[in-house]
Amino acid sequence: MKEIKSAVNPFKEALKFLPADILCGISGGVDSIVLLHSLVESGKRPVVLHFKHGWRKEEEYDAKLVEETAKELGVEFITGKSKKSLPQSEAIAREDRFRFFKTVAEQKNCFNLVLAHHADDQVETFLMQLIRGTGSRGWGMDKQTSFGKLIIYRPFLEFWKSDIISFAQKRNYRWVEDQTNDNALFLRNRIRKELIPFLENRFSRSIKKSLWKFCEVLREEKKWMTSLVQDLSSSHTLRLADLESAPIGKKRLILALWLKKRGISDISFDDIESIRKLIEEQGKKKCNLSRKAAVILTKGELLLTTQ
Ligand SMILES: Nc1ncnc2c1ncn2[C@@H]1O[C@H](COP(=O)(O)OP(=O)(O)OP(=O)(O)O)[C@@H](O)[C@H]1O
Repeated sequence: MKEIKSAVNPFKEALKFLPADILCGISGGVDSIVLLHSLVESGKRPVVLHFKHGWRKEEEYDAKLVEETAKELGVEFITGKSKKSLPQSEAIAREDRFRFFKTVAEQKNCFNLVLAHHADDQVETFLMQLIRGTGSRGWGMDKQTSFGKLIIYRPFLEFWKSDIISFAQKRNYRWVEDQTNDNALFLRNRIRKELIPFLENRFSRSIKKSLWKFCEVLREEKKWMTSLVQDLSSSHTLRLADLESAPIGKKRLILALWLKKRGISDISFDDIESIRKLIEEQGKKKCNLSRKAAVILTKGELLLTTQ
């Protein structure tokens, strides 16, 4: 975790490792505005991508501010717009945005994208995953991930939002406040505005730091464990011999990874447990999954069928 003490740009160091050719997603919010200034300050020439979701009346203003900032900094600006006009869920909005990012990446033949997710986003994502029961799928976000051909960088994950804001204030940067950040319909906003303050007031002032560290440890351990079972889960069918003597945690991980490689991601805990039962009891030959798919037990192997 980076502690920020001086007015010297503290973010430059974290941006050193980014490739020279890079796209950056800039909403106009304080985080991505600081990211944009810092990228340019560290000698990069990012292409600025801004997406209008079409559900807030202030969007034209946001787009104008991002465009003006890009112009002041002498970098290219590209904007896209959603075809939907009704308020969407956060997930649908993100899908639209990423479609736009991917289209521009293809056009520019540049597949590096940097986003301004920070430590508070990380803690909120972690709590969202806990609340939704997505289990160990991610334990927060990675500093670098692949999304198809796109490589996504998140160099701000080690910085707190409060530090980003105070830096932006010292530098007199212009940014926009997203009013939807207050909308209690979104789970993330309720976590930020209600759950985290409650935990801080009732339990520990440093709860965010503890959660950040906890999810950092879990995520890296999960990556390491996953690398250990990569080979076992790669083939079309899964050999029972590789599963039967394995501890429960390893079985679950192999099954989840195997299904993910066969196109079934975000498999539920209950589905994994049904497959485990199928293997252990070996009375039944088939178990239906909740995703229009089934796992069949056949001649010492598991086979996935989709309907
Ligand atoms: N409309 C958008 N256009 C381009 N990039 C975006 C847009 N919205 C978000 N991003 C990128 O995705 C990251 C995460 O999105 P999120 O919704 O958490 O950000 P935000 O709070 O709206 O904006 P900011 O992080 O700039 O304050 C942002 O930091 C930014 O890099």
